[in-house]
Amino acid sequence: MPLARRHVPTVIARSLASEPTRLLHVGLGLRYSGAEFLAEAVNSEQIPPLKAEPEAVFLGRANAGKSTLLNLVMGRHNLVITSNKPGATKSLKFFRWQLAAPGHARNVVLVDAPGYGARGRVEWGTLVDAYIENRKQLRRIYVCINAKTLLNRYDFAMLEHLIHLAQDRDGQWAIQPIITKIDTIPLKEVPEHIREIVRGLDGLPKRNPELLRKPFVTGMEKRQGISVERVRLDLAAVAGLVLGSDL
Ligand SMILES: Nc1nc2c(ncn2[C@@H]2O[C@H](COP(=O)(O)OP(=O)(O)OP(=O)(O)O)[C@@H](O)[C@H]2O)c(=O)[nH]1
Ligand SMILES: [Mg+2]
Repeated sequence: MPLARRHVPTVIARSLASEPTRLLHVGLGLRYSGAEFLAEAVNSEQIPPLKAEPEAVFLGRANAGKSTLLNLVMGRHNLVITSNKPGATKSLKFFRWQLAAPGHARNVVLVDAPGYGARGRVEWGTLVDAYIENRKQLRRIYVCINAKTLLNRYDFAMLEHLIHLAQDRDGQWAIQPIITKIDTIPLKEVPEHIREIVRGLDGLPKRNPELLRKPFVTGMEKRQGISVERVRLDLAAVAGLVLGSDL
C-alpha cells in the first residue's frame, strides 16, 4: 500500500543487531514491513508476556479513533477491528509491526485498548491499569483525543492518572497525545480546536514536557499534509531507530 513519503527523514540505526524481515514498502530510509496479530487479553491474567520487544499502547475515550489509527499506522485496512459504535474494542490486542532502517530491522508491539469515559467499563479500566502498571517493555502511551469533542473530564482524569503513575517509573515511558479525526472539523475551525486541546494539556499539574509531549495531529483523510507519518516516526524511535535531525 502506498504510504506518505513526505517528511520521511534519514534514519540511522542505533544498534548493530538486525534480523531478517520481508519488506513491503521502502520509504526514504525508513521502511515499513509486515504487521501481525499476536494475542488478546480480556483480563489481566491473560496479558501475554511476549518477548521483550518495545511496546506502545493506544488509549483514548471510546470512539476516539484508536483502532483506526492502528490500522493506518500499520498500513492495514482491517487488521484491527473498528466500529462507529463506541465500545467496539473490549480487550487488549497485541500486534507486532516490523520496520527497518538501512541494514537494520526492528519490531515494535502496538497494543489496542478498550476506550475509557462514559462509554467505558470498570473492568476495562482494571485491565488497562494492570497492563500499564506492570509492563516493563512499555515505552509509549498514546492518548487519542477526538479533535471534535476536545478534552473532557475523563481525558483529564486519565492524563493526571498517567502523570501520577510516571512518578515512580524513572522515564520508562512517555505520554504522547494524538489529536484524531481532524478531518471531521471544518478547516477554518481546526486551529482553534488544536489550540484548545494544547491549552488543556499545558494546564495539567506537574506537566513535564519530557513525559507529556506536544500532541501530534492525525486524520483519516489526508489534509494539508496531515498524515500518520509522524506517529510512525515516533514508533521508529520507540523501536530503537534514531531519527534524523530534520524532524
Ligand atoms: N472521519 C474520520 N473518522 C474516523 C477517524 N478515525 C476513526 N474514525 C471513525 O470513528 C469510528 C470509531 O473509530 P474506532 O477506531 O473504532 O475508535 P476506537 O477509539 O477504537 O473506539 P472503541 O474501540 O469503541 O473505544 C469509526 O466509525 C471510524 O471509521 C478519522 O480520523 N476520521
Ligand atoms: Mg477500538
